[in-house]
Formats: sequence, structure tokens, C-alpha cells
Amino acid sequence: MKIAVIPGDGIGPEVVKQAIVVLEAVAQKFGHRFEFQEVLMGGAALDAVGVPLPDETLKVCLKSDAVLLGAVGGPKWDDLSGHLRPEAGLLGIRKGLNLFANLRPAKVFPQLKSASTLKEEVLGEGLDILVVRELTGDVYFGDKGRAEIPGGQKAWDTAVYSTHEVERVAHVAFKIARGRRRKVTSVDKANVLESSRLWREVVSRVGQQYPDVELNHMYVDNAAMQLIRNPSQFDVILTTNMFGDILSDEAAMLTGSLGMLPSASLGEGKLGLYEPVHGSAPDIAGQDKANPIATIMSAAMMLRYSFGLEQEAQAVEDAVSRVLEQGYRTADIATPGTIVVGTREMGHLIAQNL
Ligand SMILES: NC(=O)C1=CN([C@@H]2O[C@H](COP(=O)(O)OP(=O)(O)OC[C@H]3O[C@@H](n4cnc5c(N)ncnc54)[C@H](O)[C@@H]3O)[C@@H](O)[C@H]2O)C=CC1
Ligand SMILES: CC(C)CC(=O)C(=O)O
Ligand SMILES: [Mg+2]
Repeated sequence: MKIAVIPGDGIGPEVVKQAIVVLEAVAQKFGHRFEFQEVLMGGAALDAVGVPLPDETLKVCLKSDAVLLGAVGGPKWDDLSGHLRPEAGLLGIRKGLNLFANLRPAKVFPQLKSASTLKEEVLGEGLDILVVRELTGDVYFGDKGRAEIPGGQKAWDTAVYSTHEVERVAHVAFKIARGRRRKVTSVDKANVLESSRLWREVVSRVGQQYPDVELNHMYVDNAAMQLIRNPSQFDVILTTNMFGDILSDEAAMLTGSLGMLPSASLGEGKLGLYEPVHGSAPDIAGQDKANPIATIMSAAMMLRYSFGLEQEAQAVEDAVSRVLEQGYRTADIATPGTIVVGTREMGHLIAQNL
């Protein structure tokens, strides 16, 4: 199985390294062979070859069975214009691989209940939400620009969705909901945005094909509030690119840390891109402080979705659980009485616990 590896910038290379340590341990334990090929993207690619997404990177990814990505971006490249920023590489690869459905599961490990921002009575039995974020449309990909106007400039970004784009991601959400608690909450801003009105119409129509799945609609401002007030009302949250970006960071804090949230970006085929929800965290880069669990759990999603290795995926998730049970924590999820370890040690502990 061929895995293209994009370490990226900031803490990206640190957390990706630990995901590889765990994948190598999986290969050894279960008798698989993973072939890793490292490629450039983001700031690292800008520095090396002057573009955030080299053609060669896209080519290697397209020829691979899965892509493992750390994160891109950082202050070094913040003054560059839009299409030359590291983040343009990320948008480019998602579009280039046609990965339109981004799955972001937010689950509270029982061992981390005290690290969650939620009070015990709100957390109740735990939390298990799946955000299905549309990933290749919306305001991140619509027409954008700047123009001179009297007194300064104007700038615009356009939110665009087509029926087809909404349909295909809605099907993903409804199908996944069938294997869960059979509830989809579609989040939009249909009281204001035309693209959201189309979104709501199409999701409702697709929903009729899944009569066994409950569908409700919620405006994004209310959803942001409800996630904190009563998160257990949600099972699958189906939403647009930008709203999903924002709500999934919010959901991450319910689980204890942004460093805990994995993601899988999927398209029509088996090829998927697996990356943590967080960014390159320049404030802690190079200090062996980053939590690698989000990336390691993303690798588990790779085993499940791209390779169909459910037992192996479960083994990784169980190993994470065991290490947390033993009291080990990176700084972001540490609570009194736990043992604080660095990025490398956390990765090795998880590999040992497989
Ligand atoms: N997928 C990607 O490649 C993404 C890239 N970015 C880029 O990353 C750069 C930094 O963005 P920020 O807004 O600061 O978001 P960020 O997600 O990198 O960091 C936000 C906060 O969370 C902490 N954090 C993030 N991941 C962590 C981990 N694994 N362990 C412990 N703490 C962690 C950071 O230290 C920081 O305090 C920017 O250039 C941004 O554009 C941001 C989000 C996603
Ligand atoms: C460049 C951004 C769209 C990355 C991001 O924040 C994300 O995908 O979560
Ligand atoms: Mg984000």
C-alpha cells in the first residue's frame, strides 16, 4: 500500500513522524507493507521550489493509495498573496484529488473528560459527533478579488454551491448516519445566504431517500451555541466548507484539545487524504510539545477508509485509549495527576501499546 506523506510546516513534520512510527508498528504486528513517499507542499514547497503545490506532489498523490498530511502555513509566509500562500497548496490538493467530503469525528475519550471544556452534567455519557464538512466548494473556492474604489479598496469572496456538489456530500452524511444514531443536522445560513437556501433544498430532497434517518436544519449561529449548550443532541452534522471548518475547531475543544481531532477527506474512489484538524501551530513548533494523537487517529481513519483494515484501525484507537488510561498526556490535555510527555514519547507509547 502506497502512502504519500506531506509533512508540511510547523508541527506538521513532528506529528506526521509519530503517525508513521505507529503505522510501521501496525505493519509489523499485522504483516502489512506500507510504502511511504515523502512529498512537498505548503511553506516547505514554497521555500524549495517557489510554489505551494508542485505538480510532482499532485502526481505522486494521485498514484498513491492514500495521503498522510501534517499541516501547512506559518508566519514566515503570512505576507504572501492568496494563491502563493502555503494554504493555497492545501486547497489545491483537496480540489486536485476531488476530495469533497471531510469527516471530522469529535469523540470524548472517557479518560479525558476532565480536559473537556464541558461540565460533567453536560458531558453526561460522553460525546460522539461526526462533522461532515463539504470540502471543495463554498467561499474558499468561489470568485475572489480586490479592486480600487474611492477612499481605498474593496475585496470579495463568493460562496457558490451547485446542486451536484450538495447532493454528493449529503449522500455521504446520510449513509454514515445509518451506521450511527441515524440523525443528520444540516447546518447553513439559509435565512441570509442564497447558496445556503440551495443547500437546504437539496439536503431536504436527498433526505427523502433516507426515511430511516431523522433530518433537521439549523442556522450556523444557533449550531455554534448548541454545540456548547447541549452537544449530545448532535449525531452527524452536515455542513458547508467554511461553517464546517469553524464548527469542527469548536467541537475539538469539547473533546479536550484541537490536538485530539483527526480527519479523513474522501472522494468517489478509495484514495483519501488524512490529516489532523489543527494547523501548523507555530507557537509550539520544534519544541516536542505538539499532541500527535490527532494525526495518529487520522492514520487509523486511513486504515479504515482507504485500506479497509478495520481491525488495524481499531487496534490503533485502542492503543491511544490504553496510553491515556495509563495516565500519559501531552501538555495540551494534561490535568493534575497525569504524566506529561512530549510528541515523540507519546507516539512511541502508542506504538508500543498496539
Ligand atoms: N490543515 C492545515 O494545514 C491548517 C493550517 N492552518 C495554518 O496554520 C497556521 C497557524 O494557525 P492557527 O490559527 O494558529 O491554528 P492552529 O490549529 O495551528 O493552532 C491553534 C492553537 O491550537 C494549538 N494546537 C494546534 N495543534 C495542536 C497540537 N497538535 N497539540 C497541541 N496544541 C495544538 C496551537 O498551539 C495554537 O495555540 C496558519 O498559517 C494557518 O493558516 C490552520 C488550520 C489548518
Ligand atoms: C487553509 C484552511 C482552509 C485550513 C483549515 O483551517 C482547515 O481545513 O481546517
Ligand atoms: Mg480549520
